[in-house]
Amino acid sequence: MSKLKVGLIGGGSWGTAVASLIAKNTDVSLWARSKETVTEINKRHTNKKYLPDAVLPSNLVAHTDLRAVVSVADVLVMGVPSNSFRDVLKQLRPFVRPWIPIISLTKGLESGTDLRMTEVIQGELPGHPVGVLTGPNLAREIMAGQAAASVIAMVDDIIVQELQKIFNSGLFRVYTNDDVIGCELGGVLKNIIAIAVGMGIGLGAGDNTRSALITRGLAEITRLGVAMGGRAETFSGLTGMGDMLATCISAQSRNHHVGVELGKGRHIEDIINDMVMVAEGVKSAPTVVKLAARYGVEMPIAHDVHEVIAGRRTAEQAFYGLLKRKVGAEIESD
Ligand SMILES: NC(=O)C1=CN([C@@H]2O[C@H](COP(=O)(O)OP(=O)(O)OC[C@H]3O[C@@H](n4cnc5c(N)ncnc54)[C@H](O)[C@@H]3O)[C@@H](O)[C@H]2O)C=CC1
Ligand SMILES: O=C(CO)COP(=O)(O)O
Repeated sequence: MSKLKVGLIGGGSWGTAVASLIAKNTDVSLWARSKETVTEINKRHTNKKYLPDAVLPSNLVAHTDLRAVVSVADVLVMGVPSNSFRDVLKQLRPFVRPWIPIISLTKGLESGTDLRMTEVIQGELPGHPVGVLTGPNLAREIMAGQAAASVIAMVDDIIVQELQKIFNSGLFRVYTNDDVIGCELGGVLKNIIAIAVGMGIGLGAGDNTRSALITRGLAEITRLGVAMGGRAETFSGLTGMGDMLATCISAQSRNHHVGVELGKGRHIEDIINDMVMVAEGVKSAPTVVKLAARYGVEMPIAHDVHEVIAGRRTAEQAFYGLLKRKVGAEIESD
């Protein structure tokens, strides 16, 4: 059987890292809008802006021509941030072959519609099988050759097993899961908790505080995730607790970094202006707070992160406000 051809859309840190993983197993072409990035990947096998220390596989080929990548792809993998996701889908739609699976790497929600990225794909390209690759996967560590685990989530159990083979390799263990909603929301919602934990670090909080925030954070993202149709047990797995831990404890996490800087008293615009890469939690915080209200779910940590990002409270006020909240039972009964 001939090898599957994968088209990877997005030449940032995670798109490039995932393309490099796929290149171990099958043919992959990466589309990036920047000519400089494409030339650098093809000529020097690096992408220094996003992965400064990494050497990319020599069989990873990049293009600026979207049609060249999409029109031959048996599988499409979307690695652009949520705020350009639909726009890029619209651009590539005319070239997509019928019924090919489309996998999202993106950990954000669409502002305005509040949709998950797999829902955006289903809207723009109805009929294609959709899924997500998500888990505790900091791009730089994976490119440094560190072991990691991830999850490919799709409803169709035959397609998911075929796709598992294109992502899985020695040090990158890829499990399957059929809870697309739970897995996808875990990746989105943990970003906001990572901002909260970072805020605590920036304010000088200790490890007990960090642990409390992570654990209570998990409780609140699970509440929303279950209300939106995910399974509770998904949130204690790699795509929930696993990704929360990686993102909340790592200085490599961009969301954690935003939180630390907010905790030091800096303004959100200044922090974002100094960053080359995306921190999805900043954009999804208002959407998550809106969803929590719609589903009648209490999310005090997300609420306070949103207040700080919106400039209505300082990180210090929010942090100590959280501690002043009424304490209830740890585990709520229905
Ligand atoms: N970096 C990481 O460790 C991980 C990132 N993710 C998720 O992957 C998604 C992408 O993140 P990163 O690659 O890290 O972001 P990044 O900030 O490193 O790169 C984003 C890339 O998207 C491109 N882009 C932005 N708007 C575009 C547009 N309109 N058209 C074409 N290209 C566009 C940028 O040029 C850049 O190449 C995010 O949702 C993130 O949460 C998920 C797991 C790990
Ligand atoms: O999702 C990630 C790790 O799993 C990356 O997190 P950041 O976007 O915060 O860097």
